[in-house]
Amino acid sequence: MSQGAGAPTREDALALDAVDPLGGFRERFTLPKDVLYLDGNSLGALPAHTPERLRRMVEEEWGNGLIRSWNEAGWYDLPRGLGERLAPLVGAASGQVVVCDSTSVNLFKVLTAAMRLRPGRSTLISEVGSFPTDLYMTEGLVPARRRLIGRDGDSLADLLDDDTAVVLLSHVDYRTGRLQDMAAVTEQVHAAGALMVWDLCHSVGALPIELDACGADFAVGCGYKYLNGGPGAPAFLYAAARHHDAARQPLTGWFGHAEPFAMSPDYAPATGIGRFLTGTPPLLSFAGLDAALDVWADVDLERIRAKSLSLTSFFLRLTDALGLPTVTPRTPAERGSQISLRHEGAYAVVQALIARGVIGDFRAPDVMRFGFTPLYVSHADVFDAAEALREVLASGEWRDPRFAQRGAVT
Ligand SMILES: Cc1ncc(COP(=O)(O)O)c(C=O)c1O
Ligand SMILES: Nc1c(O)cccc1C(=O)C[C@H](N)C(=O)O
Repeated sequence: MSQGAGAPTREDALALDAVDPLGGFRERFTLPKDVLYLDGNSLGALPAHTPERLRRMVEEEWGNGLIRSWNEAGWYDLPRGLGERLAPLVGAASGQVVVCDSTSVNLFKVLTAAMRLRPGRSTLISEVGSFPTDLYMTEGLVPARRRLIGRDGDSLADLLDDDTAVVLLSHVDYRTGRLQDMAAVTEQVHAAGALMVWDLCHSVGALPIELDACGADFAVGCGYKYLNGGPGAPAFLYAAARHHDAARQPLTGWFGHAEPFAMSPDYAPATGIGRFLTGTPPLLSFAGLDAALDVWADVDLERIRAKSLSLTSFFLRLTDALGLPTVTPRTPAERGSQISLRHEGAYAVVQALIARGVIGDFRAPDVMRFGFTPLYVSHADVFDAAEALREVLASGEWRDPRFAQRGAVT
């Protein structure tokens, strides 16, 4: 034991892993032997059977099937079909989720649709600490009518009024890892007569989500983090069924048309969730998400949450001895599946860890972020990562000038 008196030992970690009901999922992923991967909240790991699914789409469906595969291999149905497979992960009944485009593009579609559903109101509320694309998209959409929690007021309650049309919040904050109470916030927003849009990028696949039960109006999320759909995997979009008939999204491409192959000069939206589609899906990346969802079909989300909290609590117990300020809420019910710690040399410390094969990430200005993906991270990994962090700090190796060099992607 090296983390300090009272801190858990590696034997404690192994004992927890020995009774981990999700332990068997690790072998369904291909991970490099010399890496401890704590960045699945930015890019998920490769499911072992994904290469074969990609090969099949490329060689058989595309190579042999050619244009016939739109029908014969089910390509045309993939946006709705993958939406149906993803729906249980976000607590959505059938017909309310589609897979398409990127999170940024889907945000634009659902935010515009939601604003149009509240014609007498003009304000959109979001949060100043949101992931930048959420800030940039809302700025682009309502430059003069946006209010930000943390800049224009201290809390949601301070900003909500009878001009609020829409509220956009992240379910789990990308930098701090704070988890919002989805049911309570959605109720608060509805009580003010506004609509609620959730960004689920950092919660989908990390914990159970109940969009229907919470009465959410719209949601978006990405496929490449905890879902493990692969780099640039398509995103998803949720629209509650009660809004489908009236919802008008702005990117009215032919894939959202009621009859795309009628080739009509006039746009008529498809019934149901299909009206949120825009153009031809990038099918090769759909194959990656399709394969990843095979794994999720076998997962109990309550177990994911229990293991996630066990991993993050274990990491906190180990890193408490380092005396670094913890950005992530210490109350388990208030955090997602990451722990963020603050350090003046956060960037260099993360680089020094990466040089040792412990991959976490840095978020400006001074946050080290460690993501714990219950499907393939063990308590022993957590122990080893915390030990590496302790050594990097104690030895001062992070001060080596080669760790100060910033890359384009951090
Ligand atoms: C909260 C949040 N929203 C959106 C995105 C990304 O959007 P896009 O996939 O369009 O780049 C991310 C991560 O990149 C994110 O963390
Ligand atoms: N989407 C990313 C990318 O294209 C390059 C590097 C990182 C990302 C990310 O997803 C960042 C991530 N959303 C975050 O929470 O920081």
